[in-house]
Amino acid sequence: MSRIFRAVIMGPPGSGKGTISERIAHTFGLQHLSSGDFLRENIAARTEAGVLAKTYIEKGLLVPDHVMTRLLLPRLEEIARSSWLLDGFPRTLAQAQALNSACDLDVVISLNVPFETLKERLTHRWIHPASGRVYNMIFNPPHVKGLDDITGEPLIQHEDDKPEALVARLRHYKDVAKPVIDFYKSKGVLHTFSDTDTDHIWPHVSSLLGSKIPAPTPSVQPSPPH
Ligand SMILES: Nc1nc2c(ncn2[C@@H]2O[C@H](COP(=O)(O)OP(=O)(O)O)[C@@H](O)[C@H]2O)c(=O)[nH]1
Ligand SMILES: Nc1ncnc2c1ncn2[C@@H]1O[C@H](COP(=O)(O)OP(=O)(O)O)[C@@H](O)[C@H]1O
Repeated sequence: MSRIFRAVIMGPPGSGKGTISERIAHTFGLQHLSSGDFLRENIAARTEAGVLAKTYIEKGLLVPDHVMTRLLLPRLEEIARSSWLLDGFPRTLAQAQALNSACDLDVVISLNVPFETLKERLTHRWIHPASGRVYNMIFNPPHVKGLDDITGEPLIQHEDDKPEALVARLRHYKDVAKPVIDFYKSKGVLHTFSDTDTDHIWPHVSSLLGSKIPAPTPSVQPSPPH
């Protein structure tokens, strides 16, 4: 049996974590767990954690650490036998320390994208809530304006991508991310990628992971990114 591979992808809101994670999941067959998607599922299902999380997300604030770790760590236990990629967690030093007590990471990918680029991208981001598919009205628009390509259902904009919540979110991210980045740097697992374009970052991420991830078993055929 091949070795389990564990990776985290970090970066400010809009830095392309979701987009790159999807490519990684397709290319390398890792399970992709997005904290934002997981929170939205909990909000939709009106779980106790979901109801609580909603009040913070709407204000552009981070969900408290104890809520996040209590949600995410059991989920990681459930998928402990697969290789995975965590997207959006950990976001604070306390979360990174909690994760560190649960498992060792092979790679941490940090996306470094300029502030103006982030603002521009997020105000054009629309999603299909049922599947979590992400569109950008400029970078990757849907075939039909306002509708999901696969289901034809309407796309929506996240409350937290609207301008009021956005600036607070970006500012907050910077403050809390620095100690997390330093933590992973000191552990020797941090790889930082700086650019304004996901398509420029992706080949470097792909080649890094290609050099570290054991070849997939024949039953898991990688498909090309889209
Ligand atoms: N213009 C442009 N938009 C991008 C690029 N990469 C991703 N996006 C879009 O920017 C938005 C944020 O990307 P996403 O992957 O959701 O970022 P996350 O918040 O870090 O998970 C989405 O609408 C993406 O489709 C890029 O290189 N250029
Ligand atoms: N690890 C986390 N810790 C605290 N809050 C989180 C975490 N992950 C997600 N959130 C909350 O959920 C919101 C949406 O997360 P996400 O979909 O990852 O969007 P983005 O990357 O655009 O911020 C965040 O703005 C934050 O309020």
